[in-house]
Amino acid sequence: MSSIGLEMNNRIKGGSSMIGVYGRPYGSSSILSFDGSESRQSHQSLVEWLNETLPYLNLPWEASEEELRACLMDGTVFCNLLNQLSPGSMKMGNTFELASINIERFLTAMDEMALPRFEVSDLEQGDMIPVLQSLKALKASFSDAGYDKNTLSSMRRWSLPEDQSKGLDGNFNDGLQSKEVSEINTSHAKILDLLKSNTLQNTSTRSLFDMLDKLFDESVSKMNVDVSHDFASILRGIVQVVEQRISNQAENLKNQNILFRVREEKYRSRINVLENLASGTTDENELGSEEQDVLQLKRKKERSDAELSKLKQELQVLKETHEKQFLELELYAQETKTVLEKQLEESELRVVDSTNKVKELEKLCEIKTKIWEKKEQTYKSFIHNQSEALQELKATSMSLKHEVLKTGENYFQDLNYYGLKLRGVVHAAKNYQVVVEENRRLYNEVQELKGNIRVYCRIRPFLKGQNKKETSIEYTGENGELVVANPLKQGKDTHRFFKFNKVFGPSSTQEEVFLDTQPLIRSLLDGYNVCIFAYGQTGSGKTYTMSGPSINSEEHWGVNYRALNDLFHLTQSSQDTVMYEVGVQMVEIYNEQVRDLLSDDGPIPDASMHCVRSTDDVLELMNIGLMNRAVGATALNEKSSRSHSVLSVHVRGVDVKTDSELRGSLHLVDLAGSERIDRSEVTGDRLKEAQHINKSLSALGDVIFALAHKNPHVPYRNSKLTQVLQNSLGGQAKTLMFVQINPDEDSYAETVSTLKFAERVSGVELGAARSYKEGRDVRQLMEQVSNLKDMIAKKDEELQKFQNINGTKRSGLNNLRFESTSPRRHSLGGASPNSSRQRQGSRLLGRTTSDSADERIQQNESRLSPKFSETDGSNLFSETSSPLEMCEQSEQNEKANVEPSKVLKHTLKADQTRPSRLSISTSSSKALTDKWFFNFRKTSYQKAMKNIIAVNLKIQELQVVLLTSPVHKNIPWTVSEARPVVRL
Ligand SMILES: Nc1ncnc2c1ncn2[C@@H]1O[C@H](COP(=O)(O)OP(=O)(O)OP(=O)(O)O)[C@@H](O)[C@H]1O
Repeated sequence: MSSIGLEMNNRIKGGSSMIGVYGRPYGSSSILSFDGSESRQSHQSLVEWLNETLPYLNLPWEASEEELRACLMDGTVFCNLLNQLSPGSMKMGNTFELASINIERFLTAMDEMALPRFEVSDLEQGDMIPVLQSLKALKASFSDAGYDKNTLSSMRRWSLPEDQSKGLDGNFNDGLQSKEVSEINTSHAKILDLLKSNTLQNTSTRSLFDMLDKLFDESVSKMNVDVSHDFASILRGIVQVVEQRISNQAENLKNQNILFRVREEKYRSRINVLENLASGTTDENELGSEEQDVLQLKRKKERSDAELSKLKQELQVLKETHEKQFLELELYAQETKTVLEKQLEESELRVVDSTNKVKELEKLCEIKTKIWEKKEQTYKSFIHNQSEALQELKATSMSLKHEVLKTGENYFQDLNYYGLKLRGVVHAAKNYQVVVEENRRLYNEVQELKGNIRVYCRIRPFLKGQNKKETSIEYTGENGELVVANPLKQGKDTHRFFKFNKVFGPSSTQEEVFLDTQPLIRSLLDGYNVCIFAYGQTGSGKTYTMSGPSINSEEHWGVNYRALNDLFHLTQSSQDTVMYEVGVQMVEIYNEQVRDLLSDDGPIPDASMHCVRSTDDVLELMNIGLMNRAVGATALNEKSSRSHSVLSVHVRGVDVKTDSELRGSLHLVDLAGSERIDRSEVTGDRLKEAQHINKSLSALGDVIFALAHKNPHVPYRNSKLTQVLQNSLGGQAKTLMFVQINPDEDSYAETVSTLKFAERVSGVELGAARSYKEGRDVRQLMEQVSNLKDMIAKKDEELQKFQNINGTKRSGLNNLRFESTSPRRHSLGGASPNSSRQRQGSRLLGRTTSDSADERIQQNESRLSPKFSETDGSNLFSETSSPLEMCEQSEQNEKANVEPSKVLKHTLKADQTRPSRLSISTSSSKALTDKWFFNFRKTSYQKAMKNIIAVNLKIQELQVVLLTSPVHKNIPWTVSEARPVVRL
């Protein structure tokens, strides 16, 4: 039992002397509180009014405050009172409704009627004065007709506000607005505030439980530590409130019980009093006089009895009602207690749960806190390290900044320095190209000094109408590399690599080819001998390269025309300084016979020389030459030329100022096809042609082989071709070979053998080329030598004649005459064979029987005194006189029967098998004069011998002079080789 309950018991036991809750005497408090009779009257009238309005209350007139409190405590009296005053104005709940709900309803009604109200707490434990005043005000308002009952009843029934009515339906009245509940749901803090402000005391138990439920739900869903703490506090507060309420109700019930018992006793004592009175009244009637009174008393008694029985009945009803209510309340209290206990248990379990969870959460929190602390430590140390690193970085950055500044300064200085240097480099770069050119020139010079035969390879394109487009050419490089592949073989040995000075692909033009050849040709004007020949199988493009497919189209001109054209341009542009004369010879070697293509003679020992002054002259000559060229048809090439053709260009230049002279010759050779005989499928004459061609080409190979190995003996004389080219191959000439290639895969074998030959040629070193330049002094000396040689020859002749006269004694002199056996073919300008023969002043070949030494001599002689014929009769390269003068002089001599000794031999020794074209006539001498003649000759001979010795001495002196002269490098060979001519 709570302390309040104990106190109540004590008060009841103490009767009217009970002490109030706040120390006031319980019973007398009403008396004290009512001042004077007026207040007592009003108190009594209030009690009377209550009794009248609600007769079942049956309150004693002088009912104390506590009695009234006990009567009014459950609130039903208030509601019944209002219902009685204004029937149906109050909704009545069932008996088990809480007193507070009824009281609240009443108070609400009071508020609406603007009557003074009291607090529930006043009724429960506090001062009763506000309660009594409220009742008095109500009484006054109704008794004074302050309120119209109907009006009042027509007003809304006094019920609690809407949301509280809901609570009423559920037998509970919420002390808080639902809005507040929702707020509570969302804010624990607010609930705590409510707890603190005791607002929860006025909240219904159901609402409290609802709140609890929601809080549980929330706490379960959130599981927040802070929420759990709040939740626990709220739970505790609510449990306390509920406990307190239960105990209050229990106390109230007990108090009501006590009140009921007290009332019962009171009624009993009244009944006893009345019974006593009734018995007293009977005695008095027996006494006689007072019968009337007795009767009255009896009536009174009867009335009293009736009243008593009625009271008893009422009492009984009340008692039963109270007992019933008590039982119901007890039952309700029991049930509520059970429910509350259950809820309490659940709540406790939840609290335990929550506590556990809170503990878990706390643990978790601790762990997390530790982890966070650890992390914090880590971060702190990290930040510390970072800040240290930052400091270091700052320091490094500063030093770097300094370094950068320093480097910048250095860089600037370097930049200036390099700028200065760069100027030099720029200057050098400007000169770089010049240097590169110079290098190239020097390289070429080295090559020239070495005297290598240059080899240019040219690949013919596939011709129109050629079906097979499979090529054996695998690769051509910029620097003269060439790879050919055997189409019939597979594997690594199928490819062959070659390297030449230059490779011209199938798409190369005539002009491109000539551009690389031009410098070589131009060196002709510097006094060099140059030889260019084209080698390759039939149909590989030799003629195309050398002559071109057509003379008419300048674009297709071959090397021949372009070379001569170029020479004319050059000679014309330099005619102010050097006077050039150009002579052309054109021969073919067919079946080992040399034919002059520009003369109508057949095979001849000497080719005619033709002076040319323009490209037109050249074209005209070449046309004739080409027409005269022997052309035969073979299975390989319908128009294949079966001869070697040689175009020789001789240049003589005389310096206008110094009078020095230079000479050069250019041989442009278009060889016959190099294919093997078996492939040519020829017989008879054609076979003979092929054999000759092959023989001459193999002789060419032998010469090259001998030159490559620097053999002492070079077999030039094995073929006419090698004899023709002797000057160009073995001498001090610049030589270039065009290797012509047919790309057709069927020609692979020929291609490889051609390339192999070319490879051998490219390895041949001929020695440094030498130019033929003569100063005026040298020329004069040379002329002197020539005159001396003539003189010696004259003496020799005279001596010979003299000896012959002595030996044969009047035997006749042999007549020597060169005769031409060649059939006439195409002729030049309608010149007669005779005149042609007469003009023939020089011999290119015709040394078939001479030995090697003689050959050298003749060759040197030929160099020293070339004798060319002329077509137009103009002056050409005669040392003593022009060929025309020579021929004319010879004819005159013949006509005038000039002494044979006076006839100059202008031609070199002719082939002895051939008849001489020059005849020498003799005259018979008389015997008488023979002796004189002999003596004269003897004397002359002795004189001549002396002269010869003197000449020889003179020659030796000249040689010394020449050798010590600055131009000796250009001429020693000529002079020294000329020595053997003088035969002692
Ligand atoms: N570079 C080229 N471009 C175009 N056509 C070419 C070329 N070379 C050669 N030809 C053509 O190939 C054919 C054979 O050429 P060419 O007569 O010059 O060969 P070849 O070697 O002189 O033969 P042969 O040994 O019989 O004299 C000709 O029709 C020629 O026009």
